[in-house]
Amino acid sequence: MKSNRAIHIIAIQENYLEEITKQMKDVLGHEIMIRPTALKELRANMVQDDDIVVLSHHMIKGLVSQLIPAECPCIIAKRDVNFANARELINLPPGQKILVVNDTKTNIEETVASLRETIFEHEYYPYNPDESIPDSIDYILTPGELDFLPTGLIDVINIGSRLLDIETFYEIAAALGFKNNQTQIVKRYFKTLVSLSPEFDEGKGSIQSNQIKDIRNVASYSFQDVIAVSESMQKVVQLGKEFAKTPLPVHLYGEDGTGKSMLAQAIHHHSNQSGNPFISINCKSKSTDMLERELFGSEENHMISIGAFEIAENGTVYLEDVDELLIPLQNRIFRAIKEKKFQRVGGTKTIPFQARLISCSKQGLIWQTASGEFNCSFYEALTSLSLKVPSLKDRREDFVALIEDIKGRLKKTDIILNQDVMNQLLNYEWPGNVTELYNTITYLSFLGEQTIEVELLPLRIRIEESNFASLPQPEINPNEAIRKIEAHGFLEESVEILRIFECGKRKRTSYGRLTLKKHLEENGIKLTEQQLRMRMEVLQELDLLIVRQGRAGSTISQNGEEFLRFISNSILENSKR
Ligand SMILES: Nc1ncnc2c1ncn2[C@@H]1O[C@H](COP(=O)(O)OP(=O)(O)OP(=O)(O)O)[C@@H](O)[C@H]1O
Repeated sequence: MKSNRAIHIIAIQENYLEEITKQMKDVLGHEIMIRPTALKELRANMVQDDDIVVLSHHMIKGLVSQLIPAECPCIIAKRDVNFANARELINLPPGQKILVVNDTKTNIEETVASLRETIFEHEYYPYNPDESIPDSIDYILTPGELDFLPTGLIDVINIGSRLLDIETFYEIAAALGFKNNQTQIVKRYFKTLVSLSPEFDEGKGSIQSNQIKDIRNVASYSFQDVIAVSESMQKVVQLGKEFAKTPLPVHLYGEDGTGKSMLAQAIHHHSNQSGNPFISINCKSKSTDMLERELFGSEENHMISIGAFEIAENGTVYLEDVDELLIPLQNRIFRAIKEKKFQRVGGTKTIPFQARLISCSKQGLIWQTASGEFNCSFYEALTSLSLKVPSLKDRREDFVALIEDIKGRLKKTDIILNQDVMNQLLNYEWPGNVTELYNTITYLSFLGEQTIEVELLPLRIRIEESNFASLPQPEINPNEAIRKIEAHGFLEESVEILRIFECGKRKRTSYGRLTLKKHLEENGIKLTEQQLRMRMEVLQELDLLIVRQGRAGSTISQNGEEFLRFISNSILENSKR
């Protein structure tokens, strides 16, 4: 018999709410009332003390905590691939190279991790719309996110939306005190996997043919895509168009995320060779041997591998972070440019060098040339046409148009950033330039709120450097610490870790990793052992945490306490303005 208790499912996106409610009703609906509520509809007193709350994402825990009784068990829903849909994938011969496409970076990573764990016979590659697609991909796979697919010749396997995973149901069963009917829950769970599988055409399975052109080796951006409201960016676009008309090498330099790769593609697109391939090769963190093979190809043990210069033919080879190339490879590329020919590694056949080179670096190459790290003649050859791409903080006129462009790309044009938010964004320094802006808008759109208020902005943006001078300064430079933690992408989690340790210190307790993990999970932050260790190592390096092995447990340092105080004060200051 049903009791009056209820499971409240709270989610931001209504279509997701609908999907998980259906699954929850199929598994538990005859045991207990299931009440779906969109976050924006949630009011105080809707949830009773002995109800259970299931949240679609840990990020909304802070937003709902005022509206639900503190005693209520709060479970964070986790999603997994619906393996009942994966027949086509399982039936493929082992060793297929599969590009995984989903709506957000985190969802792509989660999907890849789950596939690698379960259907381990294939190789999976996470899709990044800003990077060229690895060679020899056999299929593209997506869990129902067809809007995000790149176009290409490759077949698409659609395995339908991801559903709640079995662990979420175990957690709910435990919270409800169901001890004896777990097998029944498992059986019903598997039934839902099948009943919630989309129907595909008979015989055709879930593999669908993708559209027209080969996505590998194609420049995706043209000058039309480049936002340039500021005078400095307009100049860059104007020069870029001029350069595109010549066959000469172009060197682009500017900070990370300023749009160098986008401009390289636009130049190729605008050139007479736009019908030929555009191939991007990153020169960073690769051995000379490996890069040489990537660029020139190889002929070894009767195996021929074609390199970028050969595949590009009359097209463009874009050398990213060219300043990382060591002298022997610089010399070899320079010789190929000069002689207009080269040979594959281990090969004897002479191959014509026809490709146009576009290269990029962060600071231009003149310093490396002066210090002897860069071959002067190669430098001259690469930089005959050279273009500085300005940092975002130096062209704030582009801001509004860039934000609109990003919202459009994310299909989130209805999100409103209020004036205070815009002011905060405009005042921020943007060390990661447009990439950082892109990531920030993606994060904000993911919150599911239509109007973004200042409190929702990531901490690093809310804490303004101009406030720093007026606040008591901790021994460590907080700005520096924030940047360093943020560079790893886990500032909010680190602050939460420090807060837990600070709480522990007040109770004169130190915590080991397991207890910390438990407390974090209670706050909706689920981390693997490895992730937790990494965050603690970074906090230790910055002297914010004293990490001890074994039973002694770890504690927050005095610097850590000051750092937390500083963050709270900064947020307070900002909220007063
Ligand atoms: N002017 C612009 N208009 C529209 N989008 C832009 C512009 N500049 C950069 N972007 C977008 O910002 C992101 C980063 O750009 P891109 O990868 O070209 O930068 P980058 O300088 O090559 O970065 P990195 O050196 O880190 O590889 C991309 O998503 C790109 O589309």
